[in-house]
Amino acid sequence: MTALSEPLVRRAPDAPSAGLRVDDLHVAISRGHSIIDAVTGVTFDLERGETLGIVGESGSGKSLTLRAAMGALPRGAEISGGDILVDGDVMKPDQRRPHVAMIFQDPLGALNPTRRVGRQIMDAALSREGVTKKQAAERALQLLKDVGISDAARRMRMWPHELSGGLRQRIMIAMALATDPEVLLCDEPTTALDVTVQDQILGLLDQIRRERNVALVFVTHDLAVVANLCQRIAVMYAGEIVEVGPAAEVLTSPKHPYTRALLDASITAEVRPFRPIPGLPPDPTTFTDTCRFAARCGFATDSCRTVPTTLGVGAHVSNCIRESELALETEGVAA
Ligand SMILES: Nc1ncnc2c1ncn2[C@@H]1O[C@H](COP(=O)(O)OP(=O)(O)OP(=O)(O)O)[C@@H](O)[C@H]1O
Repeated sequence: MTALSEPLVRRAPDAPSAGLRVDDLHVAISRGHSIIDAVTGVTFDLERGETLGIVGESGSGKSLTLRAAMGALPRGAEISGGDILVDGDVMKPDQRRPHVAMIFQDPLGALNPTRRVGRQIMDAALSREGVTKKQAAERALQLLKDVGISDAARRMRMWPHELSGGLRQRIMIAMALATDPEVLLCDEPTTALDVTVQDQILGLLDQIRRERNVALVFVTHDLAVVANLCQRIAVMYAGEIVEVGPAAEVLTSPKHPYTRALLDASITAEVRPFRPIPGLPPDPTTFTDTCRFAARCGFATDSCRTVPTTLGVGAHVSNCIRESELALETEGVAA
């Protein structure tokens, strides 16, 4: 793997390090005539050089969280509470985030079909202040090489539909890099790709994190991906974070029954037998301030249906009110 080229615009050495903080985020969606909170009270922050994985079943609010952080919520969704802070500054909901870029699951939908891919990377480079057209063109060519695209000069002139899914995702990564981001938000960027290409893209993202000291947020429902890529994991269920902690700890000593269930339901689980999670996640219209997983949880007691939950503060925490009893049960099983 060759090293990435230098960024076009270097930040001043004394510039404050970019950081992203999502603070008590609520995202509301409109359904017919009603407005419902689909994301409730999500909080996390990120350090440079770190990868945070956000995992959870479909519909748990991962994409809305990430899009809210980017200022790119879809039509029908809006921030209804909480703050997004970049470099300590509170962002307006649709304000362009400095030093933050995002890549999506569907690069074809995210690319402009009427513009050659080289032009689109140039446009991204030109969005940086003080960059000339000539510099942007050279940068686009270099970035195509950086992201592992051979025959870069020819591919610069191609249209998005002429490229494979893997190449399109590399183009998206090149566009993100053209803005010299310090935080890169990745919304299931490899889900649509075959396994070999997926590994290559994950390797490239990890290289970007290491060599550029970029903070990565990686949204996925694939636990194998987070196990290999992330230092920290936040587990989302029904619009909220139910557990967050160092990846190795969350994966080996989960504190929330939902995380356990996700692990058991993972086809990559080596030790545990594969056990799909029974039932379905609740719809946002039925969200409560008590445990939202209780209806599907084998450990739930009456208290779980009456006592409100809160996510603790600390390196590895969950919002399960039976966390300590669960730990004792686990030790009992292990003994
Ligand atoms: N534009 C929208 N309009 C209305 N409802 C939406 C919109 N986007 C998402 N939702 C709803 O908000 C909830 C959270 O969706 P979100 O896409 O964030 O989940 P997710 O965890 O990213 O799921 P997936 O893994 O399938 O992408 C779901 O109930 C979904 O149906």
